[in-house]
This record gives sequence, C-alpha cells and structure tokens, in this order.
Amino acid sequence: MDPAISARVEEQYVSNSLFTGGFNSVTRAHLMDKVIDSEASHPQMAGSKGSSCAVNGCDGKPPEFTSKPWRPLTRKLKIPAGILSPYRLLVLIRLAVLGLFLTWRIKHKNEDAMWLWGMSVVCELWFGFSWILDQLPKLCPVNRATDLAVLKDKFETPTPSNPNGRSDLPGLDIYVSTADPEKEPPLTTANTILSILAADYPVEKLSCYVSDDGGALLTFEAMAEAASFANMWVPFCRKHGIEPRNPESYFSLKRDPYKNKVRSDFVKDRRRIKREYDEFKVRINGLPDSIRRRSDAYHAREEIKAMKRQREAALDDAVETVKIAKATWMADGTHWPGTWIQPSAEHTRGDHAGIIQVMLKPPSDDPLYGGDGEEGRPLDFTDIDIRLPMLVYVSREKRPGYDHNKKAGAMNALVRSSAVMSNGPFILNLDCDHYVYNSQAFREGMCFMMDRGGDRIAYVQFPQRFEGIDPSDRYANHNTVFFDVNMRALDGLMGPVYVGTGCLFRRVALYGFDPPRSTEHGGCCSCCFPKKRKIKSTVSSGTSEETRALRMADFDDEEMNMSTFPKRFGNSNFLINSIPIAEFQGRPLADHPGVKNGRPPGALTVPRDLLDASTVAEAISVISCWYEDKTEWGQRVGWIYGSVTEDVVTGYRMHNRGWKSVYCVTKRDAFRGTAPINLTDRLHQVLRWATGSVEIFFSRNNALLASRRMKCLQRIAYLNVGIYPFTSIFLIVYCFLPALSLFSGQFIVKELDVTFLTYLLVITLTLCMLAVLEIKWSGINLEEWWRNEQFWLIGGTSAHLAAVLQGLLKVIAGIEISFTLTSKSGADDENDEFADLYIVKWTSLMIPPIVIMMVNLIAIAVGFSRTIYSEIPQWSKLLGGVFFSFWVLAHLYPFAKGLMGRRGRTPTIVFVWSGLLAITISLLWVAINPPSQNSQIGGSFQFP
Ligand SMILES: O=c1ccn([C@@H]2O[C@H](COP(=O)(O)OP(=O)(O)O[C@H]3O[C@H](CO)[C@@H](O)[C@H](O)[C@H]3O)[C@@H](O)[C@H]2O)c(=O)[nH]1
Ligand SMILES: [Mn+2]
Repeated sequence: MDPAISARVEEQYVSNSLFTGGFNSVTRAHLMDKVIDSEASHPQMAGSKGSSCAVNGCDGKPPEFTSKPWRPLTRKLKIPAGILSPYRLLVLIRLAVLGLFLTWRIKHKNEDAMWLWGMSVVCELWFGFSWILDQLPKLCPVNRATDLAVLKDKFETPTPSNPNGRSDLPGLDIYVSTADPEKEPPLTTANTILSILAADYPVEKLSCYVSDDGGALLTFEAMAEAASFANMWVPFCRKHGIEPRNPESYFSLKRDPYKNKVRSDFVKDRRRIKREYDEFKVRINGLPDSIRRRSDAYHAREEIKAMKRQREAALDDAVETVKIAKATWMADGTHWPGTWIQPSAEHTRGDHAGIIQVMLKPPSDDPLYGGDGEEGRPLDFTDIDIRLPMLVYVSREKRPGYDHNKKAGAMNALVRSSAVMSNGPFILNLDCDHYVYNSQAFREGMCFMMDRGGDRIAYVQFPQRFEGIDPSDRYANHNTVFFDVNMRALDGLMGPVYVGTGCLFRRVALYGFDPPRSTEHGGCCSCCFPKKRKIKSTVSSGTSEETRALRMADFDDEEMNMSTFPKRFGNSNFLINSIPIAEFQGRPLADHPGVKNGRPPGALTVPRDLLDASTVAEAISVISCWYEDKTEWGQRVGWIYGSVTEDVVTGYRMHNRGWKSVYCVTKRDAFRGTAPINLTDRLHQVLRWATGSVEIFFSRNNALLASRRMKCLQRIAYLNVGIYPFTSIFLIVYCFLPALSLFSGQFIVKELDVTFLTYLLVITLTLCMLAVLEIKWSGINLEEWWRNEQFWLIGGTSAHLAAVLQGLLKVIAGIEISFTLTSKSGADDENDEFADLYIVKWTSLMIPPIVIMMVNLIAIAVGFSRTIYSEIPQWSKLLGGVFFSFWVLAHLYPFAKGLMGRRGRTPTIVFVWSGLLAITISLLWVAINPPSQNSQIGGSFQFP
C-alpha cells in the first residue's frame, strides 16, 4: 500500500466526526455485520451447518446490537406455495414421462422407415435435454421488494452530526453508450441523458458519462445542447415532480398532464418548457446540416481560392462542386479531433484521438436555489435546487491495428476514466436508447446494495422494458418470458444474468475481486460437502488498524496486494489509488453501531473542486488504445472481451467468483428502451445474441468449466445460455419431418398406437399446465407466452443456425464476428407509429424458414391429393403428418406475416403464387406416382 494514499484516505476518514472510534470501530463493526449477514442471507446454512458460533454471538457482540430493531431495506417475497408446489411437482412428472417416452421411442423402432425414426429420435433426445436445461433453473423463483422510506430514513435524515441532512448515499456513475449517430439518433441519446440528469439522486453524488464510440462531432454537439437544456428541464422536473423525466416521452404522454399537479404555475411552466423543448429539438435536428455547412464552408473557401487563382469563376459553381469535408470544424472554429458525422462504415473501427469534455462541471456540495423567474430566468425556481450532476463526454481513442473490443472496450474506457474523475463506488450502465422511466430507480437499486449482506452483491439488474412495439408484439420483442420468468427464477439462485443495460454494478466487483468473505461459502456442492469454515482473521493480519480497513478488510489478502495492481489495472496511479476508496465507500455500513447515520460521506478520489486539467489529462491517458496492453482489462477486469454478448460473460465471471446478483423489478418500470420491430432487424439482433452464445460455448467461459463457487442450477442456466443456439440444428430437421412423412407416407413411429398417443398427450398437457403455472407466478399473459414459442421457432430455424455456423467459422478459421448495431431510428412516418413493422428487407436468414414453410405447405397438398385420388380415401392416414405440419406452420405464422409486408397489400399475390406452386408440385407428384400403386405405401401408417 502506497503510504501516501493511505495517508490521504486516512485523513479523509479519520478526520470525520462520525468515526469517533477511529478505524477500530469500523472494522469491528464490519466484522460483526459480516457474521450476521451470512446468517441473514443464508438462513438454511445457519441450521444445517450448525455454525452456531456466529448465531450465539461468541465473539462478544454487545447485546444492544442484537436487540436493536433492524429495519431492512429490502425483502424477499415468496411465491405462494399454492402455485409453486404443483409447479415443481409437474416438472417432476414431466421429467419422468419424458424419460419413459424417450426409452419407449428408442425401443420401438420403425423398421419401415428407419431413417425417419432415427432422425426423429435424435432430435427428441436433444429437445428433452434442452428442456431440462431450461426448466431446472426455474424451480425456485422469487420476487423482491424495496423500502425507499427506510433508505431515506437511514441515509438522508438530519442527525446531530449531520444537521443539514446531507445525503449519505454512495456516489453513482452512470454510463451511456452510443456508437453511431445514424443508427442511434442523437436526439434519443440526448433524451436519455436528460432523464439521467433529472433523476432523483443527490446531485453531488451523481455523475453521468457518455461514451461515444463513433467519436462523432454530431453526438458531441448534441450532448452539449442537452447539457444546456438540462439547466431548465431538470429544475422543472424537480419543481413539478415530472414523470418520466425524458422530455420526448413526457411530451408525448397520452394522459392528462395536469392531473395531480398542485402548483399553480404548472400550466404556465409546462407551456414554456414545451416551447423550449421544441426549439431544442429543432437545434438538434439541425446539427447535421450546420456541421456540414461549417466544414463545407471551409472547403469551399479553399477551393474558391484555388479556382480564383486559375480563372474567374462563379461562386455558386464552386460551392456546388465541394466534396464532403474530411476534417470537421467545431462551432468555435477549432478542429474536431474525432470523426465526421458518420464514422467510417464500421463503427467498431475508426481512427481518432481520445476526447474527454466535461460538459457539466461537478456541482457544489450545498443546494443552490434558482431565481424568481424575473431576471432573465424563464421559470420561477425560487425554492428549487438548480444544481446539475456532472456530465462528461468521453470518446476513447481508436487507431487501426488495435482491437477495440466493441461495447466492452468502450465500457472499460469509461470504468477507468470515471475512476479518475468521480470514482463512484457504484456504476449503472444504459444503452443510449434506454432512459430512466422511474426517477426513483437509482434509489431502488441502492436499497439492495446498502442492505445487510449487500456487500456480496455484484450487480442489481433491472428488467428491460420496451416502448414503441406493435401491440400484438409479433416478434416477441418484449421478451417477457425471459424477463419475467427466467430472470425471476435465477434471482432465487445466485442471481439474474447481466443483460447489458439497466444494471447497477459494484465497482470493485467489476475490478475482478472476489466477494468479501468468499472463502466462507462453498459453491455448488457446499451444501453436500461443507468445507471447514475459514473466517479470515482480519484482526490478526498485522499492521496498523488504519491500513487494515483500507486493505478491504474482508477481501482476500493476496488479492488486495496493491503491488500487483499495475500489472492488472495498468499504470495509472490515479486509478490504482482510487480502488480501495471505491471499495470502502461501497460498503453497506448503515446498520453499524457507532457509525449511526451510515457511511463515510462522499469523499471522492479527487475532490470535485479539484477536477482540473491534470485530472482530465490523466483520464485521457487511461482511454488511449495502448492503455490495456499487458493488463488484465477485458480478461479478468472490467467488461470481459471475446463475445458480442459481453454482458452475459461479464455477469458470468462475477457469479463464478461467488458474487451474487439481484433482480429488481419495480412497480413503475425503472428504465425503458426501444427494440427493433422490423423482422429483419429483429432477426439480426437475435443472430448477434446467439452468435455471442456460441462464442461463449467455445471459450473458457463455458459453464462446464465453472468454478466450485457456481451453484449447480446457476451453472445449468449458464450452460443453457451457451447451448441454446445448437438446438437449431435439430429444430430444422424436425420441422422437415412432417413434410417428409407426408411425402413418403411413412411416419416417425410404426403405427399411431395408444401408447404413443398417450405419451404425446401427457407431454403436451404437462407443458401447457407448466405454462399456465408459470404465467401465474410471473404475471405474464398467455399471448406473450405463445408469441415467445413462435419466435423461438422462427429464430431457431433462421438466426440460431446462422449463429452456429458463424461461431464455428470463428473457432475454425478465426473469422471475427462484428457487432451489428440495432437501429433505433424508428419510423419516420408520423401517421403510422409501426410503419417499421411492415418494411420487408431481404436477408438470407429468411431462407430456411421460407423453405420450411413451402415444403410443409406442399406436403400437405401432396398428402391431400394423394388421399383424394386413391380408390378408398383413408383420411386417418393423413392426420399425423398434417397435424405436425400445422404445428410448424402455426409457429411460423408471424414470420409469414412479416414477409408479406403491409397489411393487405402483398398477401394475395403471395398466396396465389404459393398456392399455384403447391398445386403444380402435387400434381406432378401424383403424375409420377400414380395413386393406384402409391396407396399401398401408406399402409404402415395406421390408426389402431
Ligand atoms: O462497438 C460498439 C458497439 C455497440 N456499442 C453500444 O452497445 C449498445 C447496445 O447495442 P444495440 O445495438 O442496441 O444492441 P441490442 O441488441 O439492442 O442490445 C442488447 O444486447 C447487447 C449484447 O449483444 C448488449 O450490449 C446491450 O446492452 C443489450 O441491450 C448501444 O448502446 C451501442 O451504442 C458500443 O458502444 N460500441
Ligand atoms: Mn438496444
């Protein structure tokens, strides 16, 4: 430990009057807290392991501590046993039936069509396996609730030592990522920023960082506009309790804006702010032109000079011929070091310097009230705090020849630069299109982090909720089955997976440390093979009390050896020195005796008023291309590289170290974003996710290689994430089977006998009943469930297959996979919100589902015509094949609709064509195979 830092930190904390007992009491209290936590969060362990030492307080816990009423910040809500018990029972039953069915299938071959039988059995075995992977982690779902009032009480109530009631909440850094202003309109990003700046969290603790991976002047200037508009928007939101605090969404609310508004000047204020917002929008939308003109003007001047030298020419002609400028000029006439409006086609490459601009300076520590609306101020903010959180624009350096590691690389650049500039012990990241919909969201997340045992939580994931999706949600964009069923279920294990946006991280967890007290709990098999409990003796580990606290008391000793830091984190001393501080400030100290009102107040690595040129220079140096060379960034530290779904891997690594995560579903959605409603865009999105999964499967992050700290069911869930794309291979084969059997007159079983049909019935029935119970405990509805099934097949037969191929190409030939951004620029059509839904853009991903559809349609036609033409029509023979064909077609229905484009325009022609085609082929078939001979073939395919 660098003595200089320890001295600095010591000064910050020891001088604080809250710590009357010095570090002694802090560490002691922390130790006690830790013992209690482990019981509180693992009640079953207390009993089974009989580690009564902690429970009985053998370390001499003062009695007043145990008797103190403890008001928790969060609660776990059990799912009613009336739903959960039958659910679990059904899972068991289905498991057994599936086992019996598969054995029966293997034993009863169809000798007439071994190929059909063999293919189908292999597929069924795989489906059974993948169902188990999907189902097992869903056995213990939970719900949770927070108590914001308690949080306020504990952290923001005036006490004798804190008479002003200054907030004791920890610092929070918000990251917003954007990469390409064409696909991610700056107006959307600006609105997201505004919603963050206006969120309800102590301003002096909140910092907002925008990562612009395109390094685009357009984004930069849009952010500057947003920063300036925030001066009006944020106090307005505070004054009138606006919700949501994203102006675009707020002004397009359909409901009455005047409801529940008490202040008399609301009408006037709203009208004014609406006008200001409209002007703001005009400015933002005018930016591309204004930037172009600026740069064109420069080039025009140059060109004209040249032309004048040659001969007299008309000015207008000259301006006409000017090419798009390469260099870009900022409004003040200086040269922009980033890229042009549209960064080079592939946003993940590009070539530009690192740029950091503090757009809103860190605020003062005490409230600053606005004026009375008279002197030039547009609105009356007399009793409103007009301070704004810090806002920083960051564009990491990009040079050819460096792997920039897509979004993960961008996030890591932010982790470092923010460590230098504000070092919030917590970090929340949002995609540019995901805005704060609930101004209390940050506080909700903080309840978990600050609660007892919260120091073992690496992240709090919020569900992704979407706007602007077609009401019938044709392509299951809401993804509710995942967000309300699977994620809730994981919450009952080690915690939800990280899904890339709307996630509150503990900074030290991102730094790759193990959770505190990590040696105490075993992982997967700890319940069966309890390891001897090793309580790290922090007290006996020598040196002075002070350094002990700073050495992250509960962390592993070797881990916290600061001499290894430069190798892991790179050469920035600023950064390295900020790490123990972030750890210390992230601790949930709220319930400690002796530190009554909470945690050490907001000391930052760099006190805000010192955020000077040298700090910014340091921040720039940590976002350079080479900074990560020979460090562990992306390997063990920060967002993990190597997959286009960096999110899943990053969360996985934390669970693998034994960290927990928590799922925070708030009554009012915490955040809201957009999703691609166009079929092609949606397919490309799931293609990227599936490719990421395949990448994970073929990497060291495969859950089969997980550590012992990973619980069994959690491991299965991660295994499922890596394996699901492979199901596509079997799915495609299976989708052709009904057609093949209709063509050949054979079926997957020798005869449709009672046993087979009974098994089929039970398997289908249990699936439906499970779905019903899932719907009950998760709160989704049947339509959402069905849409999910449909899209599972659509994605499964198209994108997932492509993903498997791409993944194999990467493994075998080393071909890198690019991150195709999802377009957020929605429909331009004012009259039709969902115009995007009907745009048909061709992609080769569509080929397999189209072929499946066609072949099945034709097969049905063939089957029918054969039966009609046969001397004694045996309709019953048709049934098996037709039934399964319909099953496939019903799933593909939304896909077919997508191909048809706008309602009523294309369908007729498509129907006519496919109809004609199907009839032609079936007639052909009949001509080749005259029914008189053919009718015998179907003989084996009989009802009992
Ligand atoms: O080189 C890149 C590529 C992407 N991004 C950002 O990453 C985010 C996600 O991209 P998007 O195209 O919107 O992907 P989605 O499929 O909508 O995103 C989901 O899936 C991604 C993983 O594939 C996660 O990163 C996202 O957080 C998650 O919302 C956006 O903010 C981008 O600006 C970058 O910053 N740099
Ligand atoms: Mn997105």
